[in-house]
Amino acid sequence: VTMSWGYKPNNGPQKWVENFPIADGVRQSPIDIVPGQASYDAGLKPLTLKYDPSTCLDILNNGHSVQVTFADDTDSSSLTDGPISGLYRLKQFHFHWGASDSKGSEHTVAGTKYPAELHLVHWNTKYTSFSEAASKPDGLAVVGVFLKIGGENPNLQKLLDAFDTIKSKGKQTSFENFDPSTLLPGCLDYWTYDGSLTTPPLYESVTWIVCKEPISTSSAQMAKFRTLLFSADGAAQDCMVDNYRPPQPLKGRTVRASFK
Ligand SMILES: NS(=O)(=O)c1c(F)c(F)c(S(=O)(=O)CCO)c(N[C@H](c2ccccc2)[C@@H](O)c2ccccc2)c1F
Ligand SMILES: [Zn+2]
Repeated sequence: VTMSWGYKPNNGPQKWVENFPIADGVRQSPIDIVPGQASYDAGLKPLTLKYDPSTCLDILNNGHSVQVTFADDTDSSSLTDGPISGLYRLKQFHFHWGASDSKGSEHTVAGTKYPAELHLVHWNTKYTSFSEAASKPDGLAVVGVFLKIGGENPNLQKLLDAFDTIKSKGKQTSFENFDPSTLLPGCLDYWTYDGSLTTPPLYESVTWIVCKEPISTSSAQMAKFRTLLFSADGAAQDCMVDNYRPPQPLKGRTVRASFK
């Protein structure tokens, strides 16, 4: 039986190239961001993120991460400005995290790993749909936010409270009126570079926008992420942890900073 991709030694990031050769491409993600090597670009605009909580639809354990999906049939939840031109619509957000607080983020900052990373996935409305945009070089824009261990995050807690009903792969439940801007840091300074999806199909279609400032989470809240399962109901319980791809070669790319 063919294994689908995952994060284990036999189907994880080191093996993805076998079915997805783009894994060795020229603009793969994530990367290690080295602040001292990023170039400040005064032409970069501040991010404009306008999210409408009424577009929030549901929360799903998709067997790789926990994702919250949004209605994207209008411009109600959008990303404009920043490094991009035009308007990108929010489609979903999800997380990556580790088996312990010492790892879990996909991007690293001068080698530092955070315990988790939030990704808000947006698609370019110059294309007719998410799936058309997903494989275009300017098709997607993902805003990344690091989570660091600090005080308990009450906004994150709203998500965690839904986890018991979506413990195993394929479980989904309605999740309404959640405002993703409550998960953004106060300061929206960012690094940006041209990259890819960090999971198969690994399309090189993402403008990455990684916030410099992390948001807080508590160790107890991180433990809640680790109660989710990669496995479906009835299968051997396989904890959903370490669902992150390690940093990939920069291959000559420039990382720009929106701040000095
Ligand atoms: N880090 S990342 O932002 O690159 C990333 C992930 F790391 C990631 F785990 C996911 S996922 O949906 O949770 C499982 C993989 O499909 C997606 N989900 C993608 C997606 C699906 C539906 C709507 C928006 C985003 C991904 O599944 C995808 C993208 C493009 C074409 C097919 C699938 C994703 F975009
Ligand atoms: Zn992601």
